[in-house]
Amino acid sequence: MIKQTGIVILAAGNSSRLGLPKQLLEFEGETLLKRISREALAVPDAKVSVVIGAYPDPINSALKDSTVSVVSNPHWATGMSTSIVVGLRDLLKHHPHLDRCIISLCDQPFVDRHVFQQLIQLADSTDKGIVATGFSGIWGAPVLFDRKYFEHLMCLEGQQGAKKVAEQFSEDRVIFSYEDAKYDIDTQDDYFNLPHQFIRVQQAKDIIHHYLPAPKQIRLPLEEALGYTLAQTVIAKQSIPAFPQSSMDGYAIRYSDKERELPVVDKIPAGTTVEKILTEGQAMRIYTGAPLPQGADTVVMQEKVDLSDADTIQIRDEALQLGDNVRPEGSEVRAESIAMLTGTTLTPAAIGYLAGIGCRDVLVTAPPRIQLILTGDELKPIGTTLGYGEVYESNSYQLKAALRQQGILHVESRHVPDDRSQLRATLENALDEADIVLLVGGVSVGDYDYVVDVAKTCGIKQRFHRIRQKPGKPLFFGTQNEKLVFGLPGNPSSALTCFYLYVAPALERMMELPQRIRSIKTHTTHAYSKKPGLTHFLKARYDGHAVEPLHAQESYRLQSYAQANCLLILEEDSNGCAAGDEVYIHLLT
Ligand SMILES: Nc1nc2c(c(=O)[nH]1)N[C@H]1C(S)=C(S)[C@@H](COP(=O)(O)OP(=O)(O)OC[C@H]3O[C@@H](n4cnc5c(N)ncnc54)[C@H](O)[C@@H]3O)O[C@H]1N2
Ligand code: MOO
Repeated sequence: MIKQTGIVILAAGNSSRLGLPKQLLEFEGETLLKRISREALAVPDAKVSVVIGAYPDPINSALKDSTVSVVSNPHWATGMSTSIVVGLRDLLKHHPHLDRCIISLCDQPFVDRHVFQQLIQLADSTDKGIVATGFSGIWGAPVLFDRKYFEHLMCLEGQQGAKKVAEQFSEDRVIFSYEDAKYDIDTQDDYFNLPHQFIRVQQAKDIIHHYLPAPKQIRLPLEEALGYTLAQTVIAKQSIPAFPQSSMDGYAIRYSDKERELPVVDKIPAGTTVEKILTEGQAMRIYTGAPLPQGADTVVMQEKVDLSDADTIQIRDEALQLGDNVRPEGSEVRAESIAMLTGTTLTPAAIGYLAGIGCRDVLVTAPPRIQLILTGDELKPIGTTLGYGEVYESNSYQLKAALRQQGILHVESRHVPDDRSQLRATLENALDEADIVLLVGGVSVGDYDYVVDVAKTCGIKQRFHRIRQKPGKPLFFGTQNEKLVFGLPGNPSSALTCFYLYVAPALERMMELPQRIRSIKTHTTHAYSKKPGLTHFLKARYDGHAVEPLHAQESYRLQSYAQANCLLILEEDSNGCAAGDEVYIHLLT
């Protein structure tokens, strides 16, 4: 006779260490709770009860389309035992002849229907009354209990869990070994540490953000600092101008002498090193940038004077004010004061200003060192003649150009054929030398797509692989300590779009740069239809009023990308857009 199995899913806790309901965390496109409920229901003939407690409203609504029995435990805060009792009682109320019951949590994303089935099979084949799940020498949930232990489970109290009963009857216990049960989520780190698969666009962005290393600093000569972010506050060593300075070609005078005829007693060119003294009733010829003589307080432009043969001047400047045409000492910046704040983007003007105050080099946020690894037997360098089945290696050109736009000028790139050992050697070497490795091609599912496997054998931890998007679905992201590894899909449009969406923002954060790609709302000129399931990023052209999706959206084509100035976003759940619809775009220029 087929035994009847119940599954109690414990989802009543308040996730105190996480700070938000873990039941509602998303994993691979759905909440953990919905996922485990769906998996439990997929076990043939299983009866499923979900025990909820904290956050009842959002959790109830997350389960609204599910056929599980949802039961509330008002005493959830007293401890897990109360939820086990509530869940088991609920199952027995509806199915009094239940033969066994699996107690499961909702925060083990790799526990699925197969795990439940394995527990059931092991119970049947061993005739043991308790089957727990084990990994790395420890064991825990989910745990299957034969009916004879229901009474013991019903007697649990306070913080006691089902493990207490499983420990007590160890002679009747067997372990189903399943390494991936070790992934459970108590903290944010646990969540981001999961090797995610096929996730939403925003989740991919969040995961990358989580793993970004803190910005580093580097001292650069001013000539090389363009575009970087200042990582120090610059204090002026001296006042600029360092002396009162004429801003015009003309005559230095005392303002109180402006009505008098004044003899021109000396000449002060810019660059003079001799300090001159002007006494009352005198003028001195002076040039733009020259130091004002001591005693002078005003410069009158040469166009505003009558010069006599005897080298005297008469001023014809009704509007002349005290101090006119004089740049006071320290008027640009005073010695010991702040000349520029940390965080300033070094534009040409900023660099000119810093040079003007005598700054030779600056501490800036360091650009990460990047290596590009292009994979594929079919790739040939431009400049050669293509043989049958060959294509020009073009991704390195567009990616280096895009990196240059982000202020990364020096990028090493290497081409490796589709060969595991060569790829491994190249990747290991790149990880030694670079902060970010961009692998291109070979991230999909073909027999020669080694990138993801090889990355893992190099000790790179997968953070995600595959995103619900088009193009760029197979994007891989992993980390090794502080190093970031992106596996960009080989199709040229996909590689570039993934760069814009994920790599560029990561670089901007690491370099503390403002975001270059802006998002705005506009209207589309044409309809575009799609199936729900993937976010689409269309090559498009925005004219300041509306956006037009372009032809040639296929990811192997760049022809229309070359005309595009934005990506039009069609959300995951949408069926596309109609002409005139409001849409969001990412402006690329
Ligand atoms: N059975 C499936 N096949 C594919 C899937 C899938 O889900 N199931 N996904 C498709 C998608 S989407 C993409 S995108 C590509 C990504 O493939 P890979 O990253 O493995 O890239 P490759 O196969 O190596 O190359 C794809 C394409 O791009 C050309 N390529 C590669 N590198 C360069 C380069 N440096 N310069 C110019 N062109 C390059 C390559 O010759 C191929 O034509 O997988 C789909 N397949
Ligand atoms: O994601 Mo692939 O990039 O659609 O061709």
